[in-house]
Amino acid sequence: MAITLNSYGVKTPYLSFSRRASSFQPIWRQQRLHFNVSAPFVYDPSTLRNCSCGKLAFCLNCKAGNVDVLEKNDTENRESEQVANELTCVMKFGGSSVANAERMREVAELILSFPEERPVIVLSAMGKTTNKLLLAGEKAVSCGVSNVSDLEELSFIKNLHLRTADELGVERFIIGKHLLELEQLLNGIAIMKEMTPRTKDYLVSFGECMSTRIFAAYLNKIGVKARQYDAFEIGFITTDDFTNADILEATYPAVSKRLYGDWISNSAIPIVTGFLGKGWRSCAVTTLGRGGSDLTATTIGKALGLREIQVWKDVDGVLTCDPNIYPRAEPVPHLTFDEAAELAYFGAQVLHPQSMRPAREGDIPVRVKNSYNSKAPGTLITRTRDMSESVLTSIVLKRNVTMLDIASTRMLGQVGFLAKVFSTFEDLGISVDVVATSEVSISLTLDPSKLWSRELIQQELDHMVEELEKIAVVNLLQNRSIISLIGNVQRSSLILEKAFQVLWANGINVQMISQGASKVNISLIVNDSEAEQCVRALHSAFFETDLSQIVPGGGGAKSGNGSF
Ligand SMILES: Nc1ncnc2c1ncn2[C@@H]1O[C@H](COP(=O)(O)OP(=O)(O)O)[C@@H](O)[C@H]1O
Ligand SMILES: N[C@@H](CC(=O)OP(=O)(O)O)C(=O)O
Repeated sequence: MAITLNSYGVKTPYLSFSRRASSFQPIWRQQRLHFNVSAPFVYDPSTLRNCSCGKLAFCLNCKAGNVDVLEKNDTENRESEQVANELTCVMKFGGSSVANAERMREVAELILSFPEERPVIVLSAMGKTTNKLLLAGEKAVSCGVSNVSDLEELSFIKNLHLRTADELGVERFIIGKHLLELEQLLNGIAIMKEMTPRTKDYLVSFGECMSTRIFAAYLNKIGVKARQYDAFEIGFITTDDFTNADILEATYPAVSKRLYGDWISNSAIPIVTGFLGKGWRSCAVTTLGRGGSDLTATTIGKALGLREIQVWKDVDGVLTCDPNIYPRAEPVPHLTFDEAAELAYFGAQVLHPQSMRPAREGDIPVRVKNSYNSKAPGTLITRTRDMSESVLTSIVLKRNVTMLDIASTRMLGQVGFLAKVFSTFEDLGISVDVVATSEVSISLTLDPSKLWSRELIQQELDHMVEELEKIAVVNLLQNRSIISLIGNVQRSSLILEKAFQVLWANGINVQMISQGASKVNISLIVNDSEAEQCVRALHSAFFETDLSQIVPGGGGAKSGNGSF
């Protein structure tokens, strides 16, 4: 008996060939969108494995079910034909990659230099547009309506986008409506004399909406069929946490259905706005937190089950530390999702903190590349990697951290002390980064920006201390930094020994140390004022010294540049 997959109008998982897993994976969308070929697809059931939910070979409900085709029969040619036309990867270009007309041209060339790819493109706003929009909004709150049109930032944004359109030879009208609406919105802010988080998100959305329109128009002008999409119109459903919204599960099938549906009916490269979504209750435009286009890219990668997610930056990949702190930082060739997630969460600006989640869930490799130097191999991020040679991967610095020492007023054996402390943070909506604890005392650090965009204000800190003082003696320490050593858990003793030699030699006192459950990260807390010096010293010790020279338990390490 054979299973025929061309019963029109029935919702079934679409089978796409995944080179990565050598298997067919179901992607959810209407069958009629896909099976638009004259003859039916026929599979021999003996070659199919049931969905992991145990119900059907082609499970209509269980998104997790993979259907492995072990052997292909006479449908092979048709499958290959179908596969040959599939979207293959997502390519995300950040603000620095599309900062002006020249950069847009280069990005277009770069995309076309991969003729074997059929990519979905995700773009951020041009250059520093998001910062300028935010500044314009802040100024509009107090400048008065009559002065809005003279705002320096508004003129900058208008000039940049109109000039780019002109230089690329695309019609100005494609962004005309947006520029007009942007000025109206700033007038509205000036009238109201306030900018709510919801308004802020709407305001910054103009950046991505305009960059994608210009770029799509340019591709069409040079004969490459492209279609612009606003993420909030194609199924990016988020929480209503304006300025830092989370992607909701419903996004994946919705985005897949829309992008694949359009692609099948008329193949044009999708150009999607990064960073933006639509709040599920408010239906208003939301943003995914600064740098959120990385998350847009990985979400699309997972939604479409693509082979690879590429994020194109202005550096040669993820580096051994922030190049602004230490210019001799070097690219890290390979990272795991866990390492990359820790690195991003603990402050490496290069990746959005949440962006690894969809990639890990979909097991889709992420490649971080340099759009200014496309020949550089970049960083490949995958589920696992060979750790046999690896000691320290990267050093990350998170500044402006608040630290709390909390000691119970009772003595040993007090039940529920930790629970009470953490429920206080939950009640106050404050998130905690690094924790070290004994039975009667806790040291912890607070996320410097409670909602990524908003600093904890003194009033909130005072209130928090007041609450905690009901059960403990509290010492609040500000202006601290977290230095995160992302490395190989198997070598944690070596990493610690080496790190403490460096810190000791530099006269730096570590105020707290913690190794999280993931164990890829050892966090050290030091004073803000000493942090950069620490990172530089650690970098030269770990990355410019032959670590094999270290005698276990001894002090045999040599400094690479004699800086300590
Ligand atoms: N560990 C790191 N590796 C690479 N870049 C880093 C690191 N830490 C900080 N950065 C900074 O991150 C920048 C790239 O991130 P971002 O500006 O968000 O890129 P884009 O806007 O192109 O997406 C680099 O220019 C670099 O200054
Ligand atoms: N434009 C947004 C979103 C983004 O992801 O930008 P970039 O890719 O340039 O970091 C921001 O500046 O935050």
